[in-house]
Amino acid sequence: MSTYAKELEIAQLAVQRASILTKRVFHEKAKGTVSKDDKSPVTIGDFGAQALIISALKANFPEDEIVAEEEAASLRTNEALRQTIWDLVKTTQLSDPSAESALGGEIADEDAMLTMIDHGNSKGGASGRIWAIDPIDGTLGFLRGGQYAVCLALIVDGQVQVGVLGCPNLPVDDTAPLTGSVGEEGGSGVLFSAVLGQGASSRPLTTGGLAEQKTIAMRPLSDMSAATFCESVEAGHSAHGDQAEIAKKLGITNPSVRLDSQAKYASIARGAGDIYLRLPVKATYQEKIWDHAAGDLIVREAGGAVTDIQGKTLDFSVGRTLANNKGVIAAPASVHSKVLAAVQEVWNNKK
Ligand SMILES: Nc1ncnc2c1ncn2[C@@H]1O[C@H](COP(=O)(O)OS(=O)(=O)O)[C@@H](OP(=O)(O)O)[C@H]1O
Ligand SMILES: [Mg+2]
Ligand SMILES: [Mg+2]
Ligand SMILES: [Mg+2]
Repeated sequence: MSTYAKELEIAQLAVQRASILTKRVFHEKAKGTVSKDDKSPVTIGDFGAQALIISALKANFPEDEIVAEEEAASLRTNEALRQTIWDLVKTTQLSDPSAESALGGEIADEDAMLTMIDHGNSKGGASGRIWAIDPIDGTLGFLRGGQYAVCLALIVDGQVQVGVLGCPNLPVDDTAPLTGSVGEEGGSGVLFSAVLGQGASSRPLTTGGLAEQKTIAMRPLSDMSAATFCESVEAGHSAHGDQAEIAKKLGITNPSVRLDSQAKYASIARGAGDIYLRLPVKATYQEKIWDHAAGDLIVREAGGAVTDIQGKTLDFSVGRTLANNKGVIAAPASVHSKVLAAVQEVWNNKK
């Protein structure tokens, strides 16, 4: 058995099951959106997906630590919201019984569900096995009917070893035109994964067991002017103006593709786009590890290089945030230094 085979299998099934829950929320239910302290939204889909993923991890790897985005405090005082989430969680299963049983069976009751959600409160750090979970990345995209991702990564002694991204609104076809919107061609979703040193792969998301996988790779980029770059939809999350300036410097003529979430990492990893730029808007913002861990590994294993705007690799060993990094540049390894040079020119001119 190859290294981390069990972790990869469980992580993919857990993300697949959580993705089903998020789709149900989108199609069947009011989203139950509440505002967090930082004014960002969280929905019943975020809470439910986090509970299901943590329950699968606790059943299989009880000793591991977990860093997850959401916490249950607001659910302890909001009975209606808690019950809606519980109704969803207890009725979301994989249709393949052996896949479902690999995830350890059902959560016992509402209280156990809250406890599961709060198991995601680890401080993170440089030693041991730590899972990073973003139950819905791109919650704004999810609410809009755009792209979002269910994200799970295993970090061991500060290094990302396993990364899985469920992108329920991406087309299965790698060559479909890359857009931020989910049009009629918008597919039934893709599950991406990577293990350090073992390459990256994708498979269609299903409602049961894992579908057949294929290897993915970044697109060879011989001519920078033909590159497509991705960026956040939200102008508050990354600096669109600076990014446009960088693209221009690089001779990129295609307009940027704006899509929410780590679907950006996944899209460039499978050659549907080429470069992902995330330049800071606020100097004080610290990126969260769950927003990057899985995507960073998937891109690197597909032939890419990922650094921050100073050229440092992303450091997942310093807690819940990437406190040692500012911004993100993800590009094919062969052109990364060229992209970094353009970023630094624009960035240094601003000072
Ligand atoms: N100020 C600021 N700067 C940078 N990043 C921020 C900021 N505020 C929030 N966030 C995080 O952005 C996550 C959404 O990812 P994206 O920026 O790729 O999505 S989007 O295109 O803007 O919707 C989003 O993840 P989710 O909360 O999981 O949706 C946030 O963790
Ligand atoms: Mg959020
Ligand atoms: Mg996120
Ligand atoms: Mg999130």
